[in-house]
Amino acid sequence: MHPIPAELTLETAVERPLLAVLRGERRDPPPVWLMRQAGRYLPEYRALREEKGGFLALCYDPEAAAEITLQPIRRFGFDGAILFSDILVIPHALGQELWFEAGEGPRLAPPLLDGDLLMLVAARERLAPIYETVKRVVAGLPGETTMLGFAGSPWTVATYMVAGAGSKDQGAARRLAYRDPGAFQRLIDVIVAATIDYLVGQVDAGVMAIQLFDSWAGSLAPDEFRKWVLAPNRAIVDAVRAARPHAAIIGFPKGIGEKLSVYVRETGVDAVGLDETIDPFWADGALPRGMPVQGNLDPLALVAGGAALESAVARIRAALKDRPHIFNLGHGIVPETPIVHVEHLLAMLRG
Ligand SMILES: Cc1c2[nH]c(c1CCC(=O)O)Cc1[nH]c(c(CCC(=O)O)c1C)Cc1[nH]c(c(CCC(=O)O)c1C)Cc1[nH]c(c(C)c1CCC(=O)O)C2
Repeated sequence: MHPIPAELTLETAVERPLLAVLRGERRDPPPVWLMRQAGRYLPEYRALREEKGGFLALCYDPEAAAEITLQPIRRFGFDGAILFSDILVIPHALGQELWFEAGEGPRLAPPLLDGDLLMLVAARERLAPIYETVKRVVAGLPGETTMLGFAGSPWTVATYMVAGAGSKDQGAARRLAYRDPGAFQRLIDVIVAATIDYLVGQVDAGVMAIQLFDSWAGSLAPDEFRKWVLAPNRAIVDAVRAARPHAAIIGFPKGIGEKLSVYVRETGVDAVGLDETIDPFWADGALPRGMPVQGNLDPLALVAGGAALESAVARIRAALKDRPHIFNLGHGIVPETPIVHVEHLLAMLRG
């Protein structure tokens, strides 16, 4: 674990269970938050999105984004509040245009199919409203709640920048990385630098811990995984930790299976998020003793509810009972999740 200023130590250990777990303490019941906890399963989110004219408009409206970040805290009392924003604000701040097609997902233009960075004109000022959102959330946050910031990991962000959209197999980015590794490395380096700045900015605005989302970390062959997942995440962890040592860093590399061990060792993250395909009993045996682990309820078990939900929760808690554990889903909550199932989950955890 890393040194933290004395004034923060006291505050975090006493008042914020999620931060305490990130520092290596065990808490029972485990602190809990859910990926995508502010979102379409909440009627109050859908109402505000309607009123403000869409998802991206919300991300850049500090008053609305702060309100949306706080909605699930008020409703459920989660231990962590995650900044309402998106990983694709980094490509936007690097000069790509960004919009969301209804029912389809993100679009970025121009696509960087040949890695041509000359097409980009940096637009870092696009990030300013996001720091303002963080400040507003922190001002309105209960004393026991941890403020979480985040960014996408460079590989995952690059897959969208290169293709100009989401894709099934991340083929466009994978092809570019093989065909022109120099150009692809330059793109990754640009994303790494922007992400470090952005995360330091989030910490300075008040976030207490950071999650790095690497949703497509599982799509790479071994050598490519080292170059485009391990090395860039390591660079971000090292630089953010050197600049702002008190902010804990959670890595969330989705879909990498048993490569989690090497991910944890080589990136130096403080804690690791498990996706729902990882057996938590395996993770407990494979990951360093005492390392905080987050996860990993299948979002569809939360949709199902009932006995399926109860046995899945019990299994995860049993597996991780001897190490610092933050309860979460293995991926984002899905829009059709019944709110009563979230309430039931919290009742189960908190007794
Ligand atoms: C790949 C990726 C994106 N965004 C993100 C990832 C990585 C994690 C993952 O794999 O889910 C991460 C993300 N997206 C969002 C957050 C906010 C924090 C949180 O609630 O966890 C975070 C951390 C809000 C969002 N990001 C998005 C929404 C839905 C917007 C809406 O329709 O209201 C939200 C609440 C939209 C989005 N944003 C992105 C896509 C592909 C989509 C469309 C698909 C979808 O709608 O789920 C890019």
